[in-house]
Amino acid sequence: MQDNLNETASDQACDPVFQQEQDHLSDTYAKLEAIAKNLSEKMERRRWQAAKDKDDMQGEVKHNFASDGEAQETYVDYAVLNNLIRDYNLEQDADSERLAAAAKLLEQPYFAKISLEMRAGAPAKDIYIGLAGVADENYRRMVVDWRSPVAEVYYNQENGATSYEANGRTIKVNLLNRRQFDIEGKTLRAYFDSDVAIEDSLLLQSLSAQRSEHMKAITATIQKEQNLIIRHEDVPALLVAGIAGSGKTSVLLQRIAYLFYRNRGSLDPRQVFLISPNPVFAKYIENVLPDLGERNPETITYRDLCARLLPAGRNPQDKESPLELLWKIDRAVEGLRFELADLRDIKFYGVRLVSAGAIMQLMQKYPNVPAGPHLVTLVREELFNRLDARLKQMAATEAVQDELLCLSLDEQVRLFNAPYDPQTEQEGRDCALAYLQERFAGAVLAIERDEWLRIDRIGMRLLGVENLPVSAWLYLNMAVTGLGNPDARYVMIDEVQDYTPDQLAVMARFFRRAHFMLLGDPHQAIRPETASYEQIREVFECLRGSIEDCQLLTSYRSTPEITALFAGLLPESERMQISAVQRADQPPALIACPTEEDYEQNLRRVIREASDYDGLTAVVVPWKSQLKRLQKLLGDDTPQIIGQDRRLPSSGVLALALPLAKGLEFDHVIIPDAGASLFPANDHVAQNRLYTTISRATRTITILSNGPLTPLLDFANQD
Ligand SMILES: Nc1ncnc2c1ncn2[C@@H]1O[C@H](COP(=O)(O)OP(=O)(O)OP(=O)(O)O)[C@@H](O)[C@H]1O
Repeated sequence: MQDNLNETASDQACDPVFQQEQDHLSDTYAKLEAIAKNLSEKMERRRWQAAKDKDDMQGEVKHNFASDGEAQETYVDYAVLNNLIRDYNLEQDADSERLAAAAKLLEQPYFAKISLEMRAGAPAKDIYIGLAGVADENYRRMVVDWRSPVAEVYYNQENGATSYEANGRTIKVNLLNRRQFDIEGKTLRAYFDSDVAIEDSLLLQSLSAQRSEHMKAITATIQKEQNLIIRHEDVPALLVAGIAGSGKTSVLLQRIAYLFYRNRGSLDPRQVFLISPNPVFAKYIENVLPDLGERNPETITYRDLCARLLPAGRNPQDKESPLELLWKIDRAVEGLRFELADLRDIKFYGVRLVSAGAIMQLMQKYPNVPAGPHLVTLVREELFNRLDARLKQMAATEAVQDELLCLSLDEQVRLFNAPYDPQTEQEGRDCALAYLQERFAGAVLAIERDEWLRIDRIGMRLLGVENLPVSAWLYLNMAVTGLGNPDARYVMIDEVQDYTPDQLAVMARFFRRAHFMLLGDPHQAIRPETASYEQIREVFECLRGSIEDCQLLTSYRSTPEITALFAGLLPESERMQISAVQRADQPPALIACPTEEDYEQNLRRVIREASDYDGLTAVVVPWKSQLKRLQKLLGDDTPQIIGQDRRLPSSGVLALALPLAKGLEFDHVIIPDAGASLFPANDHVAQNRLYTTISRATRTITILSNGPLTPLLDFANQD
C-alpha cells in the first residue's frame, strides 16, 4: 500500500501523482462551481419566465361560462395554463436536484478513484466516485454516484480481475488501481493507493477522528462485508447478526440511501419505515440521510406504532402473547362468523348513529362472503353511506336547526364563513349538515378504524382468552379486518434482538408487503423475554416465507483492548472470529474497591477526571432505578442524567441507563458498579448487559465495583 499521509507539504509538491490529482481536483472543482452557477442562473430565469407566462396567460383566459362552447374554451385555456405550470415545475425540480448534488460535491467532489480496464488491452478508464453523480456539459461523467453499479468495484476491495452487476448483467473488469482521497473542498490533503484488500488508510483515518453527538455516514469507507448487505437484492427478510460496533446501524442507513437511489422516482420516503429502539437513538441518527442528500424515512418506535393502532386509552406496553396464541388466531379466524354481540353501535354524544343491529343487517347482505377483511371492507363502505344518510336526515330536523341558532357568532362564522342566516330551506339543511359533519367527525374515524367490531369479544369467543394482550389484540384485528400498511415497501428493524417474538409477528403481518431488514446482535439481548435468533427466523419464515442471513464480525467502534474485553465474554468459538480495526489505545481500567469508602472515593475521582477528557463520557447503569442510587451516593456531583427525549451533548459527562444507551456510542464509558449482585455469574442476560455496556465505549472503559468485580470478568483479571 502506498500512503502519503505522513508526507509534508514539500514532499507532496515533489510527488507527481499528488500534483496530478490536485490538478484534476482543481479542474473538477472549477467545473462544479460553473455547473452550480449556471443552474442557479437558469433556475432564476425560469422562475421569472414562469411568473410572466402565468400572468400573460391568466390575462388571456376569458372566464366565460355563458354557453357550453364558451365554457369548454375556458376549460381548455385553464388546462393549457396548468400544463405550462406543471412543465415549469418539473424542469425546476430536476434542476434543483442537480443543484443540490453540485452543492454537495463542492464540499468534497469525490473520495475515490478506480482505474479500470474494461476490456483486455483497452486503455485504463479512471472513474471518480463521490456522494452524488455529475456530468459535464458534454454529458461525460465527471463523478459517479457511490451507489451506481460500477462503484461496486471500489467496495469489493479486490484489485485485479473483478466484476459488477448492471441491469441484470455481470460485467467483468480488471481493477488496476484503487485510490482513496482525503479531500476538503478544492484541497487535496492526501491520497492512498491500496493494493491489499484489508488495508484501508482512509478507514483508519476516519475511525481515529473523535466521535460526535450525531452519527456520520460511512460512504467513503464502507467495507466489503457491509457493502454486500447495503447492495443486497430485495428478499422477503434479511437477518443481519453483527457484533457490537460492526456498523449495523450505519449499514442500515446506507442501505436506505441506496434504495432511494435505485428506486429514484418510484420510492417515497413514506414507504420506508425505520423502527428505532427509542427517541434518543432516532435523534442520534437523524442527520445521516439528509447529509447523504436523502430524506429520512418514517422513523417510529414499536410503542408509537401500537399507540397509533390501539383504541384510545389502551396502554401499548403490555404482557407478551405466546406465539402459539397468534398462530391459533390464524386458524380460528378461518371458521369465524360474526354474531350480533361482536358488533357495537356507532354512537357519539349520546346519539346512536348506526345500531349494531343495522350493522348486522348490512352483513347479511353478503351471505356468501366469509367473515374477514373482505367482508369488513364491504361493510365499512356501506357504513360510510349509512352515516351520510343519517346525518342528512338529522340535518333536516328542527332540533338541529335550533342548535345552529344557539351557536355563538364566532362559531357560526368559523363554520359557515358568515353569520348563520339561511335564505332557503336547502341552505339551512346544507349548513346543518356541515355542522353535523364536523360534530360527528369521530364517527367517520370510528368506521375507518373498524371500531364497530368488538375485537375483545371476538377474541374471547374464538380463543377463550379474556383481555387479550396487546399483540394478540392487534394480530386478531389484522386477521379479522385486514388492518395493516400495504404501501410500506421496506421496513428496517434495528436492534432486532430487543423485540419479543409476538411484537415481531405483529410487524411482519402489519407491513404485509414490505421487504424486511432485521439487524441485531444476539449478545445484546438485555431482557430475558426477547426473541432468540431462532425465534426471529421462525416468525419471518412463517409470515414472510423465507429469511436470509448475513454476518458482520469486525468492530469498527472500539479499540482492540475494549473489543477484546467485550469479546472475552463470548464463547471461544465466536470470540476467535472477531477482530477490531481501530488503533491500539489504553487498556481497560478495572477497579475493585475493598471498602465502601474506597469505592465512593474512586467513583468520584473517575467521574471528576472524566470531566477533563476530550469528548463525551457516559456513566452507564443497567437499569433506571440504579440512577437513583447513583444520585443518592453522589448528590450534587451526579453527572447530568439523560432521559427519553434528550439529545446527546457533544462533550462532558452524563449518566444514563443501558436501555437508552443501546445503539449509541461514547468516547469513554464508566460502569459504576460491576459487582456480582448486578452482574451475577452464570447469568446469560447479565453477561449480555455487560457486553453491551462495555461495547458502547470507543476509546476508554473504566469499570468499578464496590467489593469484588463480577466473576464474569475473571478472564480479564487473569491477563
Ligand atoms: N465502514 C466504516 N467506516 C467508518 N466507520 C465505520 C464503518 N463501519 C462502522 N463504522 C463506525 O463504527 C461505529 C459503530 O457503528 P454502528 O453504530 O453502525 O455499529 P452497530 O453494529 O450498529 O453497533 P451496536 O450494535 O453495538 O450498537 C460508528 O461510529 C460508525 O461510524
